[in-house]
This record gives sequence, C-alpha cells and structure tokens, in this order.
Amino acid sequence: MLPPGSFEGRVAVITGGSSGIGETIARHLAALGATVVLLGRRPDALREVVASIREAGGSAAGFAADVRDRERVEAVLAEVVDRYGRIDHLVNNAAGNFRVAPEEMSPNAWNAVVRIVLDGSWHCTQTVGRHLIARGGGGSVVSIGTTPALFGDPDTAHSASAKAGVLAMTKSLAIAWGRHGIRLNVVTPGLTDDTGAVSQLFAAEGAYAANLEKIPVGRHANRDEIAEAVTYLLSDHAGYVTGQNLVIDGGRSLGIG
Ligand SMILES: CCCCC/C=C/C(=O)SCCNC(=O)CCNC(=O)[C@H](O)C(C)(C)COP(=O)(O)OP(=O)(O)OC[C@H]1O[C@@H](n2cnc3c(N)ncnc32)[C@H](O)[C@@H]1OP(=O)(O)O
Ligand SMILES: NC(=O)C1=CN([C@@H]2O[C@H](COP(=O)(O)OP(=O)(O)OC[C@H]3O[C@@H](n4cnc5c(N)ncnc54)[C@H](OP(=O)(O)O)[C@@H]3O)[C@@H](O)[C@H]2O)C=CC1
Repeated sequence: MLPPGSFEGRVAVITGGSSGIGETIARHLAALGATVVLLGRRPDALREVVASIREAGGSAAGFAADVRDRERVEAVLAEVVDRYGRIDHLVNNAAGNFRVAPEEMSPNAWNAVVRIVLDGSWHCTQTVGRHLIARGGGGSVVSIGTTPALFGDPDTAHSASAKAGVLAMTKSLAIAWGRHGIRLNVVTPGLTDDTGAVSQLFAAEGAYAANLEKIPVGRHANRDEIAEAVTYLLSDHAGYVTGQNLVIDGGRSLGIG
C-alpha cells in the first residue's frame, strides 16, 4: 500500500514480533525499508523469523525479552540504540489472553495478562518516548487494541481492561508528546486468521464459525490487512493523525456500541 522505501533508514521495534500479527507487521515494515527489531520470550521463534526476513532481503534482529521486565526492556532498547543509532517506531503488539470467568480468575491470572499488555506497553512506550524526546522528537507508536476494550467481554475481563488502559495511555501520551512531534495511535483488529488468538480463544468446537456469523463482511481478517493499517499509522503519511483508534473488524462491532 505505501510507496517502496517509506521506512528507509528507520528503526522499528515490534514486541511479540516472533509470531502472529506482530510477525506480519515486521515483514511489512522490513519490506518497506525499515530495520526491524523483534522482542519476544522465545529465542528460537525469534531466530526463525529474523532469518526469514533477512532471506527476503530485509534487515532484522531479535532480542529475547519479556516486556513485563522493565530492566530487560530498558537494556535491550539501549542496545538497539547503540547498535543502530536510533529508534523511530514502536509497535506494542505482545499480549497474553485466555478465557476465564471473572469470579474464577486468580490474582496471578489477572496480573499475568495486565502486566504483559498494560505494563509491558508502558515500559516500551516510555523508554522509546524518552529516546525520541532526547534526540529532538519525531517518531510514532502504534499499539494493538481489542474490541472487548471498547464493549466488554465476560470471558476476558483482564485483557479487555488492560487494552482499555493501553487506549487511555495512547490518548494521554498523544496529548503530552504532540509538541515533540511524536504520534501515538491504536489499531483494533477483529478476529484475525492464523494467530495465537484463534488457537487460544476460539479453539472450542463451533466457536470460530459462530463468530463468523456475526461479521457483516462475512469473513475474519487476515494478518496483512492489520499490518497495512499499522504501517500507514506509523508512516509520515499519517503525520496529522494522533491519539486515534482504528477499528478493523469487518463491521463486527457495529450495532454493539
Ligand atoms: C474479537 C477477537 C478478540 C481477541 C482479543 C485478543 C486476543 C489476544 O490477546 S490473543 C493473544 C494470544 N496469545 C497469547 O496468549 C500468547 C501468550 N500467552 C501466554 O504467555 C500465557 O497464556 C499467559 C498469558 C498465561 C502468560 O504466561 P505465563 O506468564 O507463563 O503465565 P502462567 O502460565 O504462569 O499463568 C499465570 C496465571 O494465569 C493462570 N492461567 C493461565 N492460563 C489460564 C487459563 N486458561 N484459565 C485460567 N487461568 C489461567 C495460571 O493458572 C496462573 O495463575 P495461578 O495458577 O493462580 O498461579
Ligand atoms: N489475533 C486476533 O484475532 C486478535 C489479536 N489482537 C491483538 O493482536 C496482537 C497479536 O495477537 P496474535 O497475533 O493473535 O498473538 P500471538 O499469540 O500469535 O503472538 C503473541 C506474540 O506476543 C509475544 N509475547 C507474549 N507475551 C510476551 C511477553 N510477556 N513479552 C514479550 N513478548 C510476548 C509472543 O512471543 P513469545 O511467546 O515468544 O513471548 C508472540 O510473539 C495482540 O496484542 C492481541 O491482543 C486483537 C484482536 C484480535
């Protein structure tokens, strides 16, 4: 969608870039000229994606990091700046989720998800934001949302709450950092094929087909459709867009809100 070379000379950090939607975002950014830096917990998965991006002619590196670990996040991002001289873009994509009734959820289950989604996004965004401000500004952040953050979901209250927090964080920092030329937005996908969400949340018999029936356009999203929206919002073509939430759900949430 964007002209070739749109991200030439830029460095983009993608959390959870080793699989699912994050992997596809990384491939798109690399194809548009960015050096992509992937964060995730599993070194083998990172190695595989990095190798395949390089084989396709892109520039990529992977760092094993749990986004809940503030010290590790800061150390990795400092190493990225040392190695490449800059960070221009951040995609807060890493997430954890599972279905559990709220009255049965343990404190640790709540914490596991909230710390990955909300705390992890905060750790990465504040660290990258400080770098961008110190270098004189510019740059952009996209965080991945979820429709339950907007409308609620009885089975994933931890994820819905954390993602609602990420949306509020995005709007707050868009106001605070606008004067530094730093833009922050959210992309909220509907159910997207070939991802952890499908295997984690829609594995029960009939769940995937039942969800399909509720989507006006009659299909689920594909990973490229989400990645294209993310690359647009990160790019200079979206230079006047900040603090917004782009919902890409085939019309699934129409009539709910
Ligand atoms: C319209 C479509 C909407 C889709 C919305 C969004 C979807 C997504 O976000 S999908 C992302 C899916 N991908 C993943 O979840 C991958 C990453 N997931 C994980 O790493 C784990 O699932 C994790 C979130 C549980 C985190 O792993 P870890 O830190 O290793 O945590 P533990 O395994 O130690 O578990 C912590 C805590 O949580 C309890 N728990 C785990 N799974 C469940 C479950 N299915 N049901 C209930 N409770 C669960 C676990 O028992 C621990 O609690 P305690 O037992 O009290 O210690
Ligand atoms: N797929 C969908 O239908 C939808 C997805 N979303 C959102 O899109 C994003 C991607 O989802 P999806 O592609 O399905 O997810 P996947 O489960 O396929 O991928 C999740 C990625 O996050 C990484 N990750 C998880 N926990 C951590 C952590 N603590 N620290 C660092 N990395 C971590 C995983 O790597 P590792 O395990 O190696 O750490 C993995 O690379 C998420 O934010 C999700 O909430 C929103 C709506 C719908």
